[in-house]
Amino acid sequence: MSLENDVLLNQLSMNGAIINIGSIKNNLLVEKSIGDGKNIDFKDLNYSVRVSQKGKCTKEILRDVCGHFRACSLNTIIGPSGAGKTSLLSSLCGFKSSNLRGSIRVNGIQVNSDHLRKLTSYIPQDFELLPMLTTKETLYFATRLKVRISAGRSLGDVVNKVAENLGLQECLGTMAANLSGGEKKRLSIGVEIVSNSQVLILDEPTSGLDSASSYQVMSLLRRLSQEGCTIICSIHQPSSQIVTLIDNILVLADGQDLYCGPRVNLVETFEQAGFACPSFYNICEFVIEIATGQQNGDRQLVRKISSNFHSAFLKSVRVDSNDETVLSNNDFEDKEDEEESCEKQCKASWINELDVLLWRAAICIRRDNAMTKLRLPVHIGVGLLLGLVFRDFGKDASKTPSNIASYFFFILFLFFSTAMPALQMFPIESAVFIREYLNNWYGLCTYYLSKIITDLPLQILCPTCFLITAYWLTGQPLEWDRFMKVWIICFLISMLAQSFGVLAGAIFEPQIGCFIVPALNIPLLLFAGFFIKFSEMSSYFYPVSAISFYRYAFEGIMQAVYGNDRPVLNCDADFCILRKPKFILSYMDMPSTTFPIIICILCGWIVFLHAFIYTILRWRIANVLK
Ligand SMILES: Nc1ncnc2c1ncn2[C@@H]1O[C@H](COP(=O)(O)OP(=O)(O)OP(=O)(O)O)[C@@H](O)[C@H]1O
Repeated sequence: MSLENDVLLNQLSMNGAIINIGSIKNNLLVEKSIGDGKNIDFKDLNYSVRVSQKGKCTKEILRDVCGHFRACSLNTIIGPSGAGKTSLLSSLCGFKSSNLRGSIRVNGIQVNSDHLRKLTSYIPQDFELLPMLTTKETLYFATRLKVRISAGRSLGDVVNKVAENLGLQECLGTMAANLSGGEKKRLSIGVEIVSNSQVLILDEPTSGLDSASSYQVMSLLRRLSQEGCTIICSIHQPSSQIVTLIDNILVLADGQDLYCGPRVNLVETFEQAGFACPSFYNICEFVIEIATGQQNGDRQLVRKISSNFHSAFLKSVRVDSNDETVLSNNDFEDKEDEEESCEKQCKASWINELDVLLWRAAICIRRDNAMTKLRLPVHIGVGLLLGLVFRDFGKDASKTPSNIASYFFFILFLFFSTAMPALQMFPIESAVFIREYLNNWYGLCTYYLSKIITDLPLQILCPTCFLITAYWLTGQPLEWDRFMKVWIICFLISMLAQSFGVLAGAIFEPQIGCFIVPALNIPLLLFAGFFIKFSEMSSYFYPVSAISFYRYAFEGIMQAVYGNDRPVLNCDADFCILRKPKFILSYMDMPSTTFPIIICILCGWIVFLHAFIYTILRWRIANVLK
């Protein structure tokens, strides 16, 4: 275990941070889940998606699917690729709402997608973990975000106990990026079971794992189910050894349920319908052959026999099969209110969430090579390089044109050195955010606020280090107010670049973003007033120039350096045209606006980009929930 981990956990214990998670004896789950199982049944589930641009053509993915999953048992969905397993799992998590028809009930009470999202925890196939966090830190932050800290048990104990039960003690100090596939899967289960999830839904938890790791993961899920959690997972051709762990199986074929019932009755049911499973044959493989039409028999009869298991299930959990719920919806609301108030007590408060997110992001930023370890030295290095190339140009009127070019280089460097790392990093970060948000870890506002705050120190440090070096070496006027004005512009352009990169990362894949960011910036650069002056531009291009933040940043620096009645510059050559600062500004068609307006425009751009990012994140969440 790393020293850092120890410090992290000890610090919490010293602060008296104790977690109310019930006693984790030999069990993996929190106490609340035990004996509080959720029986789930669903009827006539239909889900379709639009496949043509105009939305006229739809594809039926789930067709009248009926089934049930027992509480405190390991339920699996099997079926050929494309049968609709992921779509069914997403529907049961409450992630599908707009194109989903049919009813889903929990303990006999009809629920909507919001209820389902609160009740379930979803572990997708491609579960993203923050690569810079160790196993211990990942579990620690999950516990702090998902469970209220109060009197009871030490947080370190809880994390250690969960890690022990998941068989992750050996890799507590290993970063998520370096974990094996099986360890990553177990960790992804761990972060969801630290709280009181009563229904755990997993999409192909064994995909990409060897048989030993697959068995380990499925055994873990079985233990979880025995301790009170309803486990539902999809699985591709499980081995015979894994099959013995499964309690109930739902077979999906071409978007329809073929069988839903106990695993032990599966062979017998199919046999009755004319599908005889050869001896020593893996029953799941056999069923998939039936689902893909490779075996002959009466599929309708299988469905009919299987419906008896459904009726037996409804009877056993006292649910009327005519859709009359034993409890009314009001009862559900009451129960939900009760659960919600408990949830409020158990879950971290808003301020605690922010605190945890800030702390977590700080660790990630500190360990990130591209964002931190490389970025700061690069800013200082480029500042030095600029200083060497444009040494004392600012003091010599004969070198004014080159000096002006160096300002433009300041802006260009600060923009691209900030925007590109943000573009690369944000897709991973946003995938983790969306998963955690959908599993009710924290809200979008809390996440967004933490992101702005954690990005700020580097936004201040990098341009400051760059500017101190470059400003001094290039011989700019050593006057406090001029330096501060240039610093403000550099800081704002750095903030703007960060937002621009994050926005591009939120919309595009990094590969496309790497092309889009420069492509969008070229016209803005071209009409910034450096390559072509405003008075020389055709009036068609005024609007592009008017929105170019480069133009305002460039003019801001020009005004800061040459404005405010600066005295005439020294001329080291025989004759210098650009000696008088006022003339230099008018030669560049400046001032076109005042310095405070420039600041307002740059701030306006930053606010606009943040609002845009926020909207995109909302839209991406809504898209998942469609
Ligand atoms: N948004 C979508 N637009 C178009 N088709 C879709 C969409 N989502 C799913 N499908 C289609 O629906 C079918 C079922 O998809 P789903 O991912 O649920 O299958 P699956 O059983 O989980 O497959 P696999 O085992 O290969 O992961 C597939 O044919 C898929 O192409």
